[in-house]
Amino acid sequence: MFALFSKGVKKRISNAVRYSSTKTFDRATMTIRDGPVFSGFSFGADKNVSGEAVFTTSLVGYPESMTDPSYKGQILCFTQPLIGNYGVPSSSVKDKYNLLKFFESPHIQCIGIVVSDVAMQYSHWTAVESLSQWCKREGVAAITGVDTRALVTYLREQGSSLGRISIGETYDADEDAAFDDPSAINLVHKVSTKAPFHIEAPNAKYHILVIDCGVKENIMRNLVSRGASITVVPYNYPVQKIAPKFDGLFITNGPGDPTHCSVTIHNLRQTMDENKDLPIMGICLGHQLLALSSGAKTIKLKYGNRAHNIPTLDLTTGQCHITSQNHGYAVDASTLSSDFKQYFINLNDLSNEGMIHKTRPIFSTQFHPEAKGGPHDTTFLFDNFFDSVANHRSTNNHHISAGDLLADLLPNERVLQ
Ligand SMILES: NC(=O)CC[C@H](N)C(=O)O
Repeated sequence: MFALFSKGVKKRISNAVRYSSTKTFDRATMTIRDGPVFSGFSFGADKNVSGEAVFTTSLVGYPESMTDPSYKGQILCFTQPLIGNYGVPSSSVKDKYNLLKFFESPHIQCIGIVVSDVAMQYSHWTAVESLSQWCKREGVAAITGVDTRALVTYLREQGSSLGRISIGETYDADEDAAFDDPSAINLVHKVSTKAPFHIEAPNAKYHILVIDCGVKENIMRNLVSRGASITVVPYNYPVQKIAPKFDGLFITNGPGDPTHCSVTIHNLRQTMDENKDLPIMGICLGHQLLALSSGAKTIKLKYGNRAHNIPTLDLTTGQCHITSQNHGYAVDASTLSSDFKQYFINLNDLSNEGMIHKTRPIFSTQFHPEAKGGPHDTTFLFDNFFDSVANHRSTNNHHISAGDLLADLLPNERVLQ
């Protein structure tokens, strides 16, 4: 083990202390297993945490990133040097669809954050508290004063690593053994809804079944705002039994290694086998699960893609789109089933970014067309999905209206009034 003390730490921390009139910071360390120890100061919960250390190069959107359930179990390092200057909005504000207006889920999902310089003074019309207050209230560890350039250089060179944030004066080497590996467990089980729920769209024309592996609010908003009521079911719900009653099937983003979701993969395989005309769209983990259920394989990337500005090539049009991403795994394009072709590729590392069925209305993307945060270049993909949904609706005789749903499917109804 060796310690890295950034020359800039003292100066940055004294700035932060000046902003904060009443508080001083406790010392803290960010340790990479079998790697460096970064020294800094705690501005979050007084709690030691460990998990996979990942980084995002996004410039804005820390509330959205931190509430994205795909970050469950991870320590998130921001490369943007100043974080927190626009504060944190309220988690109770809802939009007209009764979805959270500012967050992607009600709570912080990552277990810790690492920043170069935290802003204790914030200003924004939506802000109700500081980043520090939010982390403390939610029990999330946070460390500032870290040389995030050195940390990210290490993660890029060594690849994905386990990390630990320890609060206190000194780093205890005995804690070396205590590194939790989130990829060892089924994280989707932790974030997926426990019971089905329903959101009724105003003047709904369609009814979409959503498999929730850790759904972001803006995915649901993109479906409901296009005139679809949605019934959202747990990741292990036997969707093959009810899929024919819907106009389309959607599989969401989610945390961890996709191969842990063997039950979802099995259910999807059966659903695809039995419903040849059903439109299906998947995003991120949803893409990986769809690929696995059709016979492809996934791989773990060296350090993943987490950013809001990743260039992605649409192989069907030759157009480049700037995309929002957050993933550590990818579909191995060489293993795609012969029924599918690559849809998009990543122009930075050439990894697979999507697949499309050659004859059926099925496609999925590794990137996030719903963004939040990120650019809206690829929201047209939701429109494409809805073109297939409209087409299927006009020929599907089994369609069930939202009002006719069996009561026992919906113990947790979350209906828009
Ligand atoms: N955002 C996501 O859905 C992430 C998918 C998966 N957990 C990965 O890291 O690759």
